Amino acid sequence: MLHPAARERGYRLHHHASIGSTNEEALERGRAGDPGRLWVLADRQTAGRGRIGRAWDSPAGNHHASLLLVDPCPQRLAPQLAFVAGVAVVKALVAVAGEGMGIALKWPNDVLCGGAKLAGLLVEGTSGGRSAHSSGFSAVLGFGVNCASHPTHLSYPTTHLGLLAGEAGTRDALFAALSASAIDALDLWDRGRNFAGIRRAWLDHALPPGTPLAVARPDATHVGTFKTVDDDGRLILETGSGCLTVEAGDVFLADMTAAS
Ligand SMILES: O=C(O)CCCC[C@@H]1SC[C@@H]2NC(=O)N[C@@H]21
Repeated sequence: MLHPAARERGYRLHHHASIGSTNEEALERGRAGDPGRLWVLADRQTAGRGRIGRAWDSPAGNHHASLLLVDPCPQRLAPQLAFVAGVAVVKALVAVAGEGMGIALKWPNDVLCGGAKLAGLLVEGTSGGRSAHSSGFSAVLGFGVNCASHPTHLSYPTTHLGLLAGEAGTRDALFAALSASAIDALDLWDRGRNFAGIRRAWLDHALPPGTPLAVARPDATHVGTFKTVDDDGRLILETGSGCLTVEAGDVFLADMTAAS
């Protein structure tokens, strides 16, 4: 199910019927000295995790996969991998669903379609895997995509790929496209030497500037409109009282009722 381009580049696939979390399994493999370029794919996850300790619904038919990269860049550049993952998944989604469907990235780690969440990304790292292949730093790019169904119990809108792409919108089609687009995104990024290029590609597929957003921070919720992402990957929110630079936070469409 790996795209032939991925096999040619030495990527491998471990496919599980059921697993706790593909991110956890990939991190474990990294710590155990796996050389990387390893995809862990699961039909379902029993402990799928999202950002900020949230659970990620992981039923059969949806896409749950993680890519282990050993020594992908200097460790201080690792946060840029969220943008690499975003570009990879949005390109795969567009390849499957077609252009003009309104699939768009929302900072930091979501893919929306028509304001509803279609996919979520979780990038994690470990520095415990010193081996012949690595200085010890590994990163895991986790991709959760609603393909066959979407959860309906969440406090924000959700959707799934099948509603956009019909029968073509399967987990297998998405994974094959993603295993190729991830290589393209990593090549473009060039181990962090070309964050400018990946930032441009990310912005090309982002929500349009002017989209109303709300940012939940410990002090307050800030409402404004999306302006851009700066050269360091921070969100720039235009508010009534000037631009707000956001390094981390829960961001949601301002007319949504809760964060995603
Ligand atoms: O939106 C989010 O909060 C991120 C969700 C990330 C879910 C994916 S599914 C594959 C990988 N394994 C996990 O346990 N999580 C990520």
